[in-house]
Amino acid sequence: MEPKKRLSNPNIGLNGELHVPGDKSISHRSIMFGSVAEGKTVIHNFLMGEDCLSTISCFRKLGVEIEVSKDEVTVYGKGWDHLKEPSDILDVGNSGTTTRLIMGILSGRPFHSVLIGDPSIARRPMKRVTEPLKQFGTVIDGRSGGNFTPISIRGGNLKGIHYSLPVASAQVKSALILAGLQAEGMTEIVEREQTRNHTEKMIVEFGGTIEKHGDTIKVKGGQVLKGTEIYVPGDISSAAFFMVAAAIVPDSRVLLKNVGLNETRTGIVEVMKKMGASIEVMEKSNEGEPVGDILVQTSNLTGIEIGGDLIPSLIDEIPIIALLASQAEGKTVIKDAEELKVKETNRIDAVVKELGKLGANIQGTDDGMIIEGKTPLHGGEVHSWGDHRIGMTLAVASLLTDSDVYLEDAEAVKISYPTFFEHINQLLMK
Ligand SMILES: O=C(O)C1=C[C@@H](OP(=O)(O)O)[C@@H](O)[C@H](O)C1
Ligand SMILES: C=C(OP(=O)(O)O)C(=O)O
Repeated sequence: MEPKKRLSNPNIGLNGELHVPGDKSISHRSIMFGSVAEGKTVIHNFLMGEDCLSTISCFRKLGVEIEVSKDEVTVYGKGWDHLKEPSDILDVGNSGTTTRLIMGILSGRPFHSVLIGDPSIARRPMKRVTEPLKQFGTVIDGRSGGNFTPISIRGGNLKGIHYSLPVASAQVKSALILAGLQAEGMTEIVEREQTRNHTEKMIVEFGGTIEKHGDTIKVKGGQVLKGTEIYVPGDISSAAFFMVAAAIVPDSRVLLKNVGLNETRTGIVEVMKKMGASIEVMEKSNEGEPVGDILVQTSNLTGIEIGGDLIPSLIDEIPIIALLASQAEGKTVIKDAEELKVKETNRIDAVVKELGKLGANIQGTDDGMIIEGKTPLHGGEVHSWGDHRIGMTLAVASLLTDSDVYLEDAEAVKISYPTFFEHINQLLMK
């Protein structure tokens, strides 16, 4: 374990332009779809974070040739039937997306495979995927009746199902779509709350079809996908740390370039606007995944209420929104976000405890948190809990503290943003 990282407040604003790394959700999916498609897939701006590297490693073990170079990743897909039985366990590392989506793919493959991950993955609920996959006809099991890793799968002979999602989860939806693509007949998935739709968009990029009528998604089985070229937009979930930093650190003005603006992901923009932030979004292209630039400047903020169907569109941004709210006048209430308890850590507990150590006034609730602002922050010793988003939230908080912050397990940021600390320094030097 690295020593605690010392973060000193330089007492200057963040200024300049930044290209944040590629979108994590889209990077995972581009490897997965590239692996089951026929022909070559070239991926530009792929996120070289540890989670996406876990996805590459799993598909290599399934026999797929994947070349990684400085500028692009090339996947030599040969179709669903060319995935081969792995001779080793598949290690998903810290990645929930890898675990859940790969189960959808493996459920249709006529061989045996075993998934394991790190201690955080071992605590995350998997029954939400294994149960509906059993309904397709796959043989799948895991610890505690199929709820936790290690998970073993012997797939094949799927029949399409009709399934209503009990939780708003793009990972569950995507796993079922990936199974549905391999099943006999039609699969119908009802999603009452819209979640990120990158899987649906990517099927079309790979020459497949998928329909949505009202809240029902329909996928036809037996689809052959074709390799393609993918341009991964910047990750709005990574950009969020700099959007918030620019809004709360005095004398800041940051232009984030080529960020993904898929409307199922832009809840953070809506929240910042409602809080009164100086934020401008300039969309540049709207084909497939929309992309544009986001300009944020130091702002006077007011607390608001955040809940309902906005939550899935900003679920990963809640830790950094909590910090934002601590710098807003008045009360911010975050509700309907119980999913936070089953992310890499219990993110309600982690945010309340760690931001609390720096002086933020945050109280945990059953389904979110209540934050009272505006609070001056002070230095202290904090812990990322091994959770990348908690680590980055605490690092942004250190830009406002009156003395040094010592962050334990700062390395966790490499899961989704390996160049995070370099990027902070880059904006502080302008
Ligand atoms: O599908 C995806 O790529 C993701 C979906 C979300 O999880 P859930 O679907 O479990 O809410 C999100 O928290 C995660 O970071 C990535
Ligand atoms: C929850 C996250 O990722 P995953 O579920 O893929 O581990 C995240 O990136 O915040």
